[in-house]
Amino acid sequence: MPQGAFVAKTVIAVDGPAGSGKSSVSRAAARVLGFGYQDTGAAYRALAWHALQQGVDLDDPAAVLASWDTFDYAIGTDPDDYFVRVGGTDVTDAIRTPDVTAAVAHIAKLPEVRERLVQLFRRVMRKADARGIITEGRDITTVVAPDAEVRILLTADESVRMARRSAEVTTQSAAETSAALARRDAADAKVVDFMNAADGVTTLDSTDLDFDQTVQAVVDLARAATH
Ligand SMILES: Nc1ncnc2c1ncn2[C@@H]1O[C@H](COP(=O)(O)OP(=O)(O)OP(=O)(O)O)[C@@H](O)[C@H]1O
Ligand SMILES: Nc1ccn([C@@H]2O[C@H](COP(=O)(O)O)[C@@H](O)[C@H]2O)c(=O)n1
Repeated sequence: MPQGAFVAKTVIAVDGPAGSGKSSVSRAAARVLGFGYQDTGAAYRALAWHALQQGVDLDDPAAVLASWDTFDYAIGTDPDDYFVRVGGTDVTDAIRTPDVTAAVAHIAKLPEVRERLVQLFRRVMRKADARGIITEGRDITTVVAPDAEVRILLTADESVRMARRSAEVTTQSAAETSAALARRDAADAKVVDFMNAADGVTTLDSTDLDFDQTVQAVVDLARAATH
């Protein structure tokens, strides 16, 4: 192949509500496929973390937008080397705390923030080394990558998602974790529709699937579209 020849990258877009398995399933499927993996929620979380660190009033859109100027964000797209950094600080774990999780909706509802992050996500997709990339979030199938070869809405019954999330959170009661999940979905749903599959998007309901079966279903959809 001539040096510098352009090779189209396969893009798999995955959306879904909180706790539906987007990140864990997408990352595992990327490993199987030899693809990169992009967690877009990490960027919203990282910007919320950054704004909180700077003492920004999250109810002040102008102040949140101003914090973008010092938002030096980096994410690992190798599913075996996942990291999230802001200004060189590793925030991979810090962005998962309940405080950041509760703050992120204030950031995600701002159209100017979303426009900038959409551009950032597309840059990350273009630059990733692998021959394909799975990008997951809330608006990937509809806004970030509507032309993706494979578009999936990954979902599961709310009670199942609450139980799965509660099993991994140790700093809150199951009731608090479940209430936070429902609150976040309600806030996010005002901004983008991730509960109903857009035209051409395949719904994958994992309510009655275990983790490995769900990963396999994503891999099967990817292979069917690319072979
Ligand atoms: N099919 C499944 N069966 C059992 N557990 C699952 C399944 N899919 C995902 N999980 C588990 O559910 C939990 C939530 O998954 P994950 O964090 O990937 O969801 P998410 O959609 O990325 O959530 P969020 O949007 O809140 O970040 C994890 O503990 C994950 O291992
Ligand atoms: N494409 C996306 C991805 C995320 N968000 C917002 O970020 C929050 C955190 O996302 P997780 O996937 O890590 O849970 C999420 O609750 C949304 O507010 C988004 O708007 N669009």
